[in-house]
Amino acid sequence: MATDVHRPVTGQAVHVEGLTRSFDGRAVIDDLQLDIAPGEFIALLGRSGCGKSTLLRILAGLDRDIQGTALVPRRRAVAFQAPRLMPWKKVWRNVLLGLPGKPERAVAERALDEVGLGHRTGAWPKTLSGGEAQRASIARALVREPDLLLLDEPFGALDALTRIKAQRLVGELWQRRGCAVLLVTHDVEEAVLLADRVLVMDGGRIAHEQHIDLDRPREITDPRFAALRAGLLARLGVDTPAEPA
Ligand SMILES: Nc1ncnc2c1ncn2[C@@H]1O[C@H](COP(=O)(O)OP(=O)(O)OP(=O)(O)O)[C@@H](O)[C@H]1O
Repeated sequence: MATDVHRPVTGQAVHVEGLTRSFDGRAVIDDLQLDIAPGEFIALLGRSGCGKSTLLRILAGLDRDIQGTALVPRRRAVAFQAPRLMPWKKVWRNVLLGLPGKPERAVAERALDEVGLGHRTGAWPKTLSGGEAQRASIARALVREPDLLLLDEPFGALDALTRIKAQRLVGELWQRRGCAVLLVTHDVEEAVLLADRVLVMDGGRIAHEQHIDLDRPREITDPRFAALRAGLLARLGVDTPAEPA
């Protein structure tokens, strides 16, 4: 109903009120409330099928068949688990795809430099590794200079080492750019590593929120990190083995 409105008057980057989205008469999102502050990093967890991607698609403006209010900044960008690069366009052209006007190649090159892919600007997508393709997809989001960056499991298909590097990169980009981020993930560790606030979605709403007050960069060996991780896993219904005495 009310997506696509410029920065909400509340001073939030995102203001969602009474949001409902139904499929075939079933409310997947049910009277959901959510505020995200400018520059805040939010991670969104929840069991499979609870509506995380549906919420992200609404905030991205890709789904407008809603009831309630979803106010988001006009400058927003989205990256998905699959990089979604057009195979017939070189990497730099993919990065500029859909931008208004006739942006120069240098604009794409700057964004690709920022994600460590400056040496692959003229490459074809099929010659990129999975991690490189995902970084190209993030560069495509960055050229939009978003106030809100929406990430739907962007690291889900990456191997463990590449995922750690990509997580670090997103953390650095967020700190440099200062945009708000909403990261949908299944990885509780990733959520605690990156987010200011972790939300758990259940029953079509935000059922739990956890502020992460650890200093950055965060260490997974920090006992407070382990405690936060265990608390969130319990919220998700996953038991963690007790620490050995
Ligand atoms: N276009 C659609 N038509 C019908 N049902 C849909 C549609 N999109 C999503 N759904 C349903 O809405 C529910 C929530 O889907 P969604 O993809 O948002 O879940 P999710 O939390 O992101 O799941 P996952 O963690 O497995 O990716 C699911 O039951 C799904 O089948």
